[in-house]
Amino acid sequence: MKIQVARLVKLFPFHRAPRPYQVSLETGFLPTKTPLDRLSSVKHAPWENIFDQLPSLISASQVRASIIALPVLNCDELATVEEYRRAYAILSLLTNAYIWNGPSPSDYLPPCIVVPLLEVANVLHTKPLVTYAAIVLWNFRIRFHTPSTHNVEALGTFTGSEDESWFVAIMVAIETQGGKCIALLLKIISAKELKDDESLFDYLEKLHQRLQQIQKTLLRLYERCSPDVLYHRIRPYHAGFGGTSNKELPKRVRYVKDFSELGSTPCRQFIGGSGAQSTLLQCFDIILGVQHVGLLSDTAGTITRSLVGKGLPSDSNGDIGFQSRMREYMPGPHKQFLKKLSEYPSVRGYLQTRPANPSSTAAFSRTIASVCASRSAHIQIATRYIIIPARSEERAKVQRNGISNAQEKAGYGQETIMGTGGTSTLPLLRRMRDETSGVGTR
Ligand code: HEM
Ligand SMILES: N[C@@H](CC(=O)c1ccccc1NC=O)C(=O)O
Repeated sequence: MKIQVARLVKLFPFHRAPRPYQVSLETGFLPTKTPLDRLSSVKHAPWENIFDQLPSLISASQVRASIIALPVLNCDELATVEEYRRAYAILSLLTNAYIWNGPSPSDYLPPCIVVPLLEVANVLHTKPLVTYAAIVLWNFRIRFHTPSTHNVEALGTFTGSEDESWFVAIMVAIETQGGKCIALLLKIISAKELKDDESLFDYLEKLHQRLQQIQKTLLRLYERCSPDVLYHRIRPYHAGFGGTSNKELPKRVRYVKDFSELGSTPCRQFIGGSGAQSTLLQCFDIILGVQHVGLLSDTAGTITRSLVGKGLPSDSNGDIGFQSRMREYMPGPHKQFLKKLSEYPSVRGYLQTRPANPSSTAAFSRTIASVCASRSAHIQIATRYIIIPARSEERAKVQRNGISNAQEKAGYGQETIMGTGGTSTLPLLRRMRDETSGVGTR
């Protein structure tokens, strides 16, 4: 028996985006219409103009001087969710550019950014700086009609490089392929509810094939995105602020709404943009029943652990886990979608209630193996794009400056290389991979 779409829609009434989860059975977490490439109101033209010039302003170290000259504009003329998303993509990239473009990072943001940014982030229920949604979900265009990887390009970038556009195109391609899995995930839920094991195995097999495709797409990043460009020119602008992602960060940033209140403006801390903020990839863990022990590191590289329960935002100690923390940076409706998904028993949980059966074990194990293989591919990527360039940067510094006794004593070269999401990178990624490989049905 095949599950009908009408039944899925009853379970999750979201086939017509945007209500209520802004998830589509065709495009997944990507919007159903390609993102707006311009705000139509004349009033917001100054934002668009600066955004157009962002790469050249960055190269000339002119970002702050140009932004500070902007008028303080509100969002009154933004009428649709698409316009809010466009405004968010612009203002969040300008935010990270303002903070990081200069001889030293800025510890405040001016009112012309803060006033509208807080408003759009609030409407979209996300954070007021660069997130995965700003860089990927709401920041691409399709050049020609056929939506293949080579046809997708970024709308806004920090560098204007083909490497950065390709970085975005690869993630859009993954979201597109993954988007086609959403119906499959819902069919899996439905098959479990109907105790229709035959269909369940069939859907698991299809999911396995799609995950293999996603893994291949991930590795295509190498084709047009150079590790040097990503590490040295793009990545610094993905960083957050607040002490977890990089030692050179300002510890906090003041979001100044009015310069006359500068002294009393509270300081804010956020992690940077990360693929870990993709809703899609958390869906697979939830549906299958893969659980992670979150690992977050502080600047000193100390690893703190926190348990992430079955989609719960925090463990019994109120300690927030890695995936829960990343959810805070997703668009509000997508967060709600994950919450809803985790209300259903996972495939693993379901199979545990069924009589042991070699075909169910095989179907489940194959799917788990493909999630695990994607995580291994991602570890290769993180090694090539972060770990190797970071180590050669360290070596070059030592060659230039020598190494002092104090540095040697402090274990120079042994530091944890931090991810923009504030993690210890390789330990976290390996652990999440190993936690996946260990999942069985019994
Ligand atoms: C050059 C490309 C990439 C690099 C250097 C990279 C690096 C990282 C790092 C360092 C983390 C740890 C969390 C953090 O501190 O941010 C992470 C996590 C993660 N990244 Fe990436 N990433 C890249 C591309 C991607 C892509 C294309 C995707 C898929 C859309 C992705 C999905 C994830 C996910 C889901 C996590 C959470 C860990 C997990 O579920 O296993 N990343 N990434
Ligand atoms: N965590 C990565 C950055 C990263 O993965 C990322 C940053 C912004 C937008 C998307 C990202 N990742 C891939 O999906 C890093 O530490 O460089």
